[in-house]
Amino acid sequence: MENGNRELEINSSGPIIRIQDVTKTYSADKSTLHALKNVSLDINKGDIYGIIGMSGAGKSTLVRCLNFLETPTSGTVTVGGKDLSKLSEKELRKTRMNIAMIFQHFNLLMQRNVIDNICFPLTIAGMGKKEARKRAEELLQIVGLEDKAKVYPSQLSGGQKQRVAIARALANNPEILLCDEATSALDPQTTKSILALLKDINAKYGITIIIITHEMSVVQEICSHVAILDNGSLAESGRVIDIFSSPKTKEARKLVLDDGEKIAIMKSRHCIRIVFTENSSFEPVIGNMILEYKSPVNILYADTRNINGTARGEMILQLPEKEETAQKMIEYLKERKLAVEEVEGYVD
Ligand SMILES: Nc1ncnc2c1ncn2[C@@H]1O[C@H](COP(=O)(O)OP(=O)(O)OP(=O)(O)O)[C@@H](O)[C@H]1O
Repeated sequence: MENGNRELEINSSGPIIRIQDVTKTYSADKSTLHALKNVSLDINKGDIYGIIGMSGAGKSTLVRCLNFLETPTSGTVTVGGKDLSKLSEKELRKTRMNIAMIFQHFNLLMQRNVIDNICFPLTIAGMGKKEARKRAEELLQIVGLEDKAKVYPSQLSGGQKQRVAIARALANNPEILLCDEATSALDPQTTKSILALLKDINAKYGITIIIITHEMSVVQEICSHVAILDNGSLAESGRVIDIFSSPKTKEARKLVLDDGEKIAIMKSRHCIRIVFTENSSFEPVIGNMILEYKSPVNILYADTRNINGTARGEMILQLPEKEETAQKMIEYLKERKLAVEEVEGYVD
């Protein structure tokens, strides 16, 4: 993909986005609502960064603060080394062109066909009609919709509409793509194909992608990093693999273990969750442990999850009632470099 947006290119050796101590409050009647409370986050170039949290956690507010559609009440947002609060309107517009967005409901122009939807941001940016059309055709190829140029959005499926929205978002060669619940209106199969397309775009063009979602499965499928927002505060952030293997906060545990069945069975005593971070199998370790301590364990849950393309095993065990044996077993598993986490506390 040719870079037609070179003068907007972000040059910085630090993180592409730095959010420092950002607070956003809204005043309504006599009360003040804290939508974001002292949130700090670094996003590096090329990351696929998930921002996850329950409804009302502050995800959309954070995203709007990222491109200054909302001005933070306090704190700073730096994009490519530039403090957004210090930019003139013109400079801010330029920076915003480098941060494209896609949405849950696609936001396509319904009276224009697919190719005209994609040409729209190009002609707005001053590109000639012929050149814009050529570029739009190139973008349609990238998203796999070469044959839909003349079709109107109403004739497309949800997944196809999101592909058009992605093509339009990429038109001016942004370095950052914000996806606000971009797969929330799609079925699981279509979600997978859109996430695969985003991953491909990230790998091929080095575009930094920020994904706002309430679904851990989306984060697991595609993100390299994740930030967990809870009630306006940052509960935890880091590599997806680390947070999945060893969630430290109650909010992270809730998202990682978010499964009614699992939560119900975890009400039993002496339950542990173990995660295999190597390409090995559970069975020999568990079998040998049972032989060593001559005491059976219950396997309450076992699964393999795909974390960002790598298979990770997860198992929930109920250990023997006898405290001493249970503790010895936990030590045994830890010595074998398994991530072990007691899950009893979580349901209390
Ligand atoms: N313009 C506004 N005026 C007043 N309150 C607002 C405004 N925008 C957001 N809020 C409040 O800020 C809090 C965070 O909202 P936000 O939309 O950022 O959450 P969210 O995590 O994106 O939720 P959802 O997943 O439901 O979209 C909510 O309590 C919301 O009601």
